Amino acid sequence: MGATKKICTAMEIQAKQNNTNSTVDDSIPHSHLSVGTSLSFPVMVPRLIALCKDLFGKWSKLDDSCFSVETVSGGITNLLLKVTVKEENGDNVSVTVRLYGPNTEYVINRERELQAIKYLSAAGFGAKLLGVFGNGMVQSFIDARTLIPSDMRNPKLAAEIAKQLRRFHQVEIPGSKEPQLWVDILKFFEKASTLQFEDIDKQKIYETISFKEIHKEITQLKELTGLLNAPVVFAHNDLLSGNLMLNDEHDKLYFIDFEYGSYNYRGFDIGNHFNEYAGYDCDYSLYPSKDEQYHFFRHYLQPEKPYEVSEKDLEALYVETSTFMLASHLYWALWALIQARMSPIDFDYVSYFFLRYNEYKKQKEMSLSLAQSYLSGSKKA
Ligand SMILES: Nc1ncnc2c1ncn2[C@@H]1O[C@H](COP(=O)(O)OP(=O)(O)OP(=O)(O)O)[C@@H](O)[C@H]1O
Repeated sequence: MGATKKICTAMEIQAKQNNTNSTVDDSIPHSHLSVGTSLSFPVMVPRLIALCKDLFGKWSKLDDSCFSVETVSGGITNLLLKVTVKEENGDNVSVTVRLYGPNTEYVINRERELQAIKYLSAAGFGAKLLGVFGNGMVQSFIDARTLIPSDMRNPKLAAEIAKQLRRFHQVEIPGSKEPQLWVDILKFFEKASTLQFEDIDKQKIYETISFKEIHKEITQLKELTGLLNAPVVFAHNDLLSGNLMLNDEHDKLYFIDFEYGSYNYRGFDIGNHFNEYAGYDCDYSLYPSKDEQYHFFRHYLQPEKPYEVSEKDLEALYVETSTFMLASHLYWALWALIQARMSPIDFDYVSYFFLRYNEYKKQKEMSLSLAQSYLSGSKKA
């Protein structure tokens, strides 16, 4: 990339990965400035430049012409921009500026996210946190391609994702270690079950949803997963292809976007990741086969000796993942209803609710009977 230099280079990241005692950097610059997501791009650009100058003293005296801004992604949650700065010595430095989407606080705990980013980035995960401001954050720009759904089932990549996920799950984040799954699902349920839509057609469709039935499903699944004794880890909770980046040249895989990260059941993180094999068209027939899952589990459980993992451990993780995969459908179904009411983004979230909830109902019998027969078998053993 010519003279372009990333603020946090791959070498720095590698050094951090190798240094298990790496410390958390608490000296992140803060700015009270905010940049509205609804501003037009030409109006937004000078504000982004002013923000970067406010956050980073070394850029404060540069002329505005040294900054160039482009949109990276208008994701379904945030707006992500790339700012490239020509520094005094002629080097180009790129950073990303993430502007939080309006109303995302209903589904995302920003304090929890910032706390996690500090520790995850110290452990070598994701982009480095460089600055925090009124409605977003600045991070290092990752020079890599974003995966597409079909990449995730490539055996070599699946093994690498599994191996990295194990490492991710080992990061320790200070604070409560209580799994958040049911806390979050119940919080989403409270909000999702009391919505009012201005759009009459949306309201009519919304009224066909039985929240009594959904509540019963939550209670039943919560009870069953409680019997599985599933390990609790710091989970990513949203490991879809768009949150995985790969630098092919250096063979380096990045996990990004820790907005939904929390202490949670490891089976949820894995089951949720498998649900994402369905891709943009939500084709759940693409859910990984048992063989593909076992391949993933081997590299997750014992990355150094994947073929020495016992059949018993594989089966246990298979049952755990299949059960929590159901919870992932409930979680994102309820999330979608909240988004349908709160998000300004033009996306058919109500249909997404039905997609996820119907898939939950379709998979329920098989996954629950698998868990029940496993539990009765392990009681006898
Ligand atoms: N630090 C980064 N460097 C380079 N590209 C990035 C970086 N962070 C994110 N991206 C790119 O932007 C895309 C969207 O990022 P991200 O998932 O963080 O946004 P989001 O608004 O949370 O999206 P969604 O809600 O759809 O998950 C990613 O898929 C990736 O292609």
